[in-house]
Amino acid sequence: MTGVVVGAAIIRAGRVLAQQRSFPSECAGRWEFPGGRVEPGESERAAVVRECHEELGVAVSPGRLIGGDLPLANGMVLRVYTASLDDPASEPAAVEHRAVRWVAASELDELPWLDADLALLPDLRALLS
Ligand SMILES: Nc1nc2c([nH]c(=O)n2[C@H]2C[C@H](O)[C@@H](COP(=O)(O)OP(=O)(O)OP(=O)(O)O)O2)c(=O)[nH]1
Repeated sequence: MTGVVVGAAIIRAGRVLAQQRSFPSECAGRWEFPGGRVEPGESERAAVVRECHEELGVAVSPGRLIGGDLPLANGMVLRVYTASLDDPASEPAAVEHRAVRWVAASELDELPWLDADLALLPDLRALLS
């Protein structure tokens, strides 16, 4: 499978938003960044905005790419962008996921992330500190 999956590292007040997957069974309970596949003809940043609206019900503005290209087991590439809430008072909701959580730098290592996301943690820790 080829293509790009984008993720959004939404940062607010020194914490990043993580969400807990509820499916498929081998991913259930693991944590990831909101996001999904980039659709044909869609820019990566537009996909970040669309996925955050669909999955969390919030409007975000994407920032810069962190961590580079992360290979996924299915042959796709994961690219994670920083993002900020357009309205800092809006609260992301777990529309499709089991839970969402704001994570501080010191808590990053506590979560069972999806494998590909582990490579992002050093960059994220630096961003949040
Ligand atoms: N969204 C997201 N997907 C990730 C992350 N890390 C990681 O390995 N993935 C993988 C899991 C999936 O194989 C793939 C994207 O899955 P998805 O379920 O979020 O994407 P999607 O909504 O567009 O998928 P689909 O329903 O169209 O099949 O990327 C991450 O941090 N965020």
